[in-house]
Amino acid sequence: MKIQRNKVVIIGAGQVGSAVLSTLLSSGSLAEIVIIDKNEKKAYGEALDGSHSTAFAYSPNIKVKQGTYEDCEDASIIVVTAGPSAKPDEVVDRIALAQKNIEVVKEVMEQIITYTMDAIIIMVSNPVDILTYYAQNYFGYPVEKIFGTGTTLDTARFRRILGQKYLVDTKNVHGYILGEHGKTAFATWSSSNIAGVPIDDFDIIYDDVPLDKEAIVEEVKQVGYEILINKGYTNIGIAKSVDRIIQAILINELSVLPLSTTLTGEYGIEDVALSLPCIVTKDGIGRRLEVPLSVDETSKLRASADFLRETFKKTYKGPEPKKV
Ligand SMILES: NC(=O)C1=CN([C@@H]2O[C@H](COP(=O)(O)OP(=O)(O)OC[C@H]3O[C@@H](n4cnc5c(N)ncnc54)[C@H](O)[C@@H]3O)[C@@H](O)[C@H]2O)C=CC1
Ligand SMILES: CC(=O)C(=O)O
Repeated sequence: MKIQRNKVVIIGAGQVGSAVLSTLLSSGSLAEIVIIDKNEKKAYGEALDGSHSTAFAYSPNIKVKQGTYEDCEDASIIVVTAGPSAKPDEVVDRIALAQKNIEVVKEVMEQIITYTMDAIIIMVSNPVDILTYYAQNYFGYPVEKIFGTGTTLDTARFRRILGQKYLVDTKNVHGYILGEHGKTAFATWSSSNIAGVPIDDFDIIYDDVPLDKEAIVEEVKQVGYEILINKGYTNIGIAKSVDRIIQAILINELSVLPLSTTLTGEYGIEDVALSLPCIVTKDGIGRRLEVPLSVDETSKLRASADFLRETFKKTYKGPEPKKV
């Protein structure tokens, strides 16, 4: 069946799936959104609730429904948000979800490949780099068509924190958090800038004390847990991140976003998925950009890669990858 360029299937109708649905409903560029969950009642309720937004101004008349995996057959994009999140009373690293969510992704990917090898799959579930690596390498799916949201959310948080510090629009703050969406993530301080002015020069302009860079990166890493402790889950920021990625795909925007994908020799790293700035095209991930990194940043990227590779090896006990 022919892909419908503007049909999105969301798998997982929990807090994240629900927020992604809500955000996409007001984005204006989709014709159909389908939501699937092993809890069918929940998916049905979310779809029904979401469908009522179409009555209001600025909400396009999108078809919204609870669906089945058969809906993947003509989907252009599939967003995977299935599987548990960390809970506030057991605030643990995302990595602790690996074993359980590898099982979830196995079930989800086996269903998806029954119906399509064409849709672009955006992995959101955590630990997103581990699950992206698994989905990209173990199911024979075209690798460029699967990627994880990676550090898109962390980068948004980083830019926001810096924008707040200097009282400038977040959109004028440029820089990335790269590597793992997790504890080993790092900032690309050496190339970060505000409106083209290197970050360190911005301190001089503001006649300010130099930035406590370590504290800022620590805040970026901890803020997800702070949200979790306070509201029980995180969903708004990630939903906006997914929406941003989907818009970039739909209009072949060639935007550069820090997405998680399996490296094939960039910076001498391979066989592990983590975030690098990637050009997003209508077909998925285009070029991975080997942006200049300082010696310290390169060693942090390698540490992130080693950690993720080891974690996957320790966690995954199934059969070998399916080669395409
Ligand atoms: N990558 C990122 O930056 C972020 C990732 N996340 C991750 O997103 C995932 C979802 O988080 P929440 O929505 O808060 O969790 P949630 O617990 O609210 O929802 C998970 C949903 O997945 C469904 N589900 C479980 N197994 C399934 C299966 N095999 N097939 C279909 N549906 C299944 C459940 O019924 C539930 O409705 C978590 O892994 C969380 O850590 C959350 C925020 C940011
Ligand atoms: C839950 C999660 O991964 C985040 O909000 O960063």
